[in-house]
Amino acid sequence: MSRVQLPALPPLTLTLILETTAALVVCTTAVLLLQRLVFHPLARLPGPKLAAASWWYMTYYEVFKDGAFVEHLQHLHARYGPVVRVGPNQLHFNALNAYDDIYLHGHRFTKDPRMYLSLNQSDSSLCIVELKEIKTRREILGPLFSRRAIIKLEHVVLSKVNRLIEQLGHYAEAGKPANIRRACRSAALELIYAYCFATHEDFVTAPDFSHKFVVESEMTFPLVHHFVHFPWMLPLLVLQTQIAAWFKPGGEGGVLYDSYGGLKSKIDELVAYPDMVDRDEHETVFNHLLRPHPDKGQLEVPSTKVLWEEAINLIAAGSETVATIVNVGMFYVLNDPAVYGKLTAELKSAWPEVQTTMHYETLEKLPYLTAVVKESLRIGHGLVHPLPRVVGPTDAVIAGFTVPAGAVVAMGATFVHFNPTVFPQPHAFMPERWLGKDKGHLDQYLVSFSKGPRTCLGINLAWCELYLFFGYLFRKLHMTLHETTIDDMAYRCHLTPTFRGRMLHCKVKVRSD
Ligand code: HEM
Repeated sequence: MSRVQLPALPPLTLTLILETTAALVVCTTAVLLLQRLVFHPLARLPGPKLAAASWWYMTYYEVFKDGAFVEHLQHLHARYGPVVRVGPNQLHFNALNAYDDIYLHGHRFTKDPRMYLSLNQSDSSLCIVELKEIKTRREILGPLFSRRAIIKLEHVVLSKVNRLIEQLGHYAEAGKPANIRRACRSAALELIYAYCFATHEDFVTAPDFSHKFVVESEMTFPLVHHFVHFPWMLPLLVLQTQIAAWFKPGGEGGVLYDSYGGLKSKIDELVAYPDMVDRDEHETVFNHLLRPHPDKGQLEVPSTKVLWEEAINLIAAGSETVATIVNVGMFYVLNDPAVYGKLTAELKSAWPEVQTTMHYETLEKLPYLTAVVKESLRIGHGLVHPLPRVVGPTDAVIAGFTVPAGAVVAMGATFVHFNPTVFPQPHAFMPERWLGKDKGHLDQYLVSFSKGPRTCLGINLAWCELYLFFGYLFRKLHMTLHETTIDDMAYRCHLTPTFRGRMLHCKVKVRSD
């Protein structure tokens, strides 16, 4: 039998390796492009071909154009209509009924792992993707954030608001303008720490309300897009801060680790001595979490990792959002003498003796204050980035379009809040739009807390904080804007709005009557 002579293989040279690699890359890219542009279930939906072809389209606007994607979405909707394919597997909607279809009726949709798992907190209630897991967590934490529980713990909120007012009183005495944004964020942080651990943190007494933790943690919010598009970045940053803190505890760049590291020690201590929680001054998040809840599906005490991630999440979610809404609302009220006059007149008439204690349940019945809080939530949004959900387990109809299971869908709150049909002159701060018996239907379009099964867990606490912040600050203090203008209210759309201008500063006087 004659042997078949195989042709000799060419020698393995660098040129050959490069050529083969290039050919493989070109072929794979061609197949991928063909799949995304022609055979993908979203291929028939409108949108720029570049966005359909590659995630880099979104990365360009979100990372390299400093959060310009939300702005760009407006142009895309103007050109392509109510639904736009904004990524290889992602759609964005701009239709009022789409919001409810995604967040309210799509109660079996999950959060998009591409975004939420990149935040390095996969075990926190914000980032849990699995429906069963989040149901358990929300059933355990829910009772602590119920309206009843918040009213029972109103004194904790009040004590933090009063501490803030006392501090602002020192600025009044010194005739020095106060950084109101940082002041409110410091107070909101103290409050959420108290809620989680019953601890007394001291942020509001820092000079210029600029405690290192407040300043440094502010810097992480604008980085969210970087973390989503480059998932290796956050673990690297954590490592860097750990190393910085290791070499120089409390030094530059080490503070996040120091503060969050302090939280970790607190959690380690609670896990080691669970009876400690019974000695807390009031019920806390960790009273609830640190016990097994077999009836709710939590058979054991959660791991330290779960507890730590939940604590970091609650502290971040519960401070930045509240501070943003108070900051935006206070600016617009102070910038409009008519609004300021109506609000302070209503507060004075309902609360004639300024030294007495005013309760949340009374404040929330005041119509003009309520209109100011709602308008602040509308114009400040809270979270400005569209919150992505994965359609499933079956195909769904969103705003009349059939969307296949597995596709990622979203609609940003800005597209509801700035809809001119629902809110005429959407960019103007007009509390009056919420007043009147026929305005109740507008509440369904206030989506700052999102809707449905993943609506904000802290919504009742947030409402209570907002009423007490606005009510107490405007009743107890006379404030005027200091070198802050409407231009300073411009923001970039990261997950939360990032204000690049000067922070809200006010001159303050204490009211005696
Ligand atoms: C004005 C203040 C607030 C606004 C505008 C706000 C807004 C939101 C929004 C839009 C979401 C949905 C996020 C998503 O779908 O990914 C959310 C979730 C969440 N919020 Fe808030 N929030 C506020 C205050 C608070 C407070 C005070 C807390 C208390 C700790 C809190 C805790 C949470 C948690 C734990 C989640 C995750 C819930 C889940 O995914 O199931 N928030 N918030």
